[in-house]
Amino acid sequence: MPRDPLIALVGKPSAGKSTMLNSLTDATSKVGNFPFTTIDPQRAIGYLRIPCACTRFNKESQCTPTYGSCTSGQRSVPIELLDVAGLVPGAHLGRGLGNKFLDDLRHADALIHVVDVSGTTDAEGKETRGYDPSEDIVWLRGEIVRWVHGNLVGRWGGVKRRHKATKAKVQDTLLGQFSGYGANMVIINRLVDSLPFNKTTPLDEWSDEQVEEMVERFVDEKFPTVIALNKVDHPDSAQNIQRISKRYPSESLVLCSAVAECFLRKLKKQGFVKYEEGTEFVDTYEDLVADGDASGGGLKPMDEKLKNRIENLRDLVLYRFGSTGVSDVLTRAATVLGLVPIFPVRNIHMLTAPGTQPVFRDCVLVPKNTTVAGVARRIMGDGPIAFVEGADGNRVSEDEIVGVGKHDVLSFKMAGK
Ligand SMILES: Nc1nc2c(ncn2[C@@H]2O[C@H](COP(=O)(O)OP(=O)(O)OP(=O)(O)O)[C@@H](O)[C@H]2O)c(=O)[nH]1
Repeated sequence: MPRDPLIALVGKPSAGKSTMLNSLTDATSKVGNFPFTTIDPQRAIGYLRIPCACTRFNKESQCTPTYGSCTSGQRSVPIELLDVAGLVPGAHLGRGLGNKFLDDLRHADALIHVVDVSGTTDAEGKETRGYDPSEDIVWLRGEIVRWVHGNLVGRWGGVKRRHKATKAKVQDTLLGQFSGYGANMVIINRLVDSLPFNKTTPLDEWSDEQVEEMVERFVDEKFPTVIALNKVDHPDSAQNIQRISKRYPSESLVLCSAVAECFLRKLKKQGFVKYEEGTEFVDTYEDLVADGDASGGGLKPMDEKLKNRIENLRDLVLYRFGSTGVSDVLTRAATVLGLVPIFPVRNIHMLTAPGTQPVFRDCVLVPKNTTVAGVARRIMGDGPIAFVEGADGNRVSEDEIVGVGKHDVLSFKMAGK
């Protein structure tokens, strides 16, 4: 049965992975400023913000998610996150428990590389000034490539002989080698299609360089990566952001301040601010009183120190970047994965009937190019389906590909029920 998507947070020690995880979830992963605070990989549930199907049916007031939440058509859908402890250069050789950390990555579908863009920690996570964080982007990908390559080269002689003797297809041979990383035929087909030498050179004659190139392309296919430039609140960050933006495509970069998001969430919980996650809007008691609400919206007044911290945070992060960027990190990861939210419903006709019954209890995230049959398997396993209805009440073919706004509200009728 297809499993739920898993997004891993990777990066060197002290880049801010645990802080990011805390700000994406309500988990209390231990946060520290010394290397290897995170010893065991930690799974947690984050919340991906998506536009909910309820707005299309004017059902915002009846939308009742079993998991996550929906506010005015903005739905937070649970998604599994994995905090992979600090990777350091040489990890593929076992440095800093590197092999163990890399092994944790096997099941990740996408990576969020948390980069300390302030340049105040070196490649090992030790405090410094003026470090060039773009180096981290290069070496971390290199570690993953060398880890996969190292696992493959020792076996490559045998793989080639078997491939030739059994007249196997390239796709089947590569799937055999990469299924341990959770690769499926879709990924392998994309990989093989992207290899410029595949059409001209049989696999058993690939040169060492070609095998290396194949591994690089596999890593890019299997681990699409979002680069989260963290600590944008730090004064040294601006010059580094500029430098990195020139070298990397803007789609892969997200600017963020995990510490700012954690701080705002804490103040919100303590009743000091009204804060809408993913936005620049933070209201304090004083703001609301100044706006004419004598009760200050029921918020607690702040002392001078706290007021100054909020002002700084507005100047350095919220007004400059539009938000803390943390929820954009997850949205971008879902985009590189091409995740499609699907809303399975029991009774399609309830959506059009007037009433007060709860709707859209469930939402599942499936990869792009999933068929209606694939969604059914994901939700109900291999049981036989009698037919599937779409939002308009008409039957939908099991071969149809689902997409946002297209066959994303479905009702499955099982055979014999
Ligand atoms: N200025 C600033 N500091 C941050 C930010 N995010 C994290 N930090 C600080 O960076 C330090 C390291 O943060 P962690 O979240 O523990 O880092 P980590 O990557 O999980 O580290 P390991 O567990 O060693 O792998 C802590 O002192 C955090 O407070 C940020 O957005 N801005």
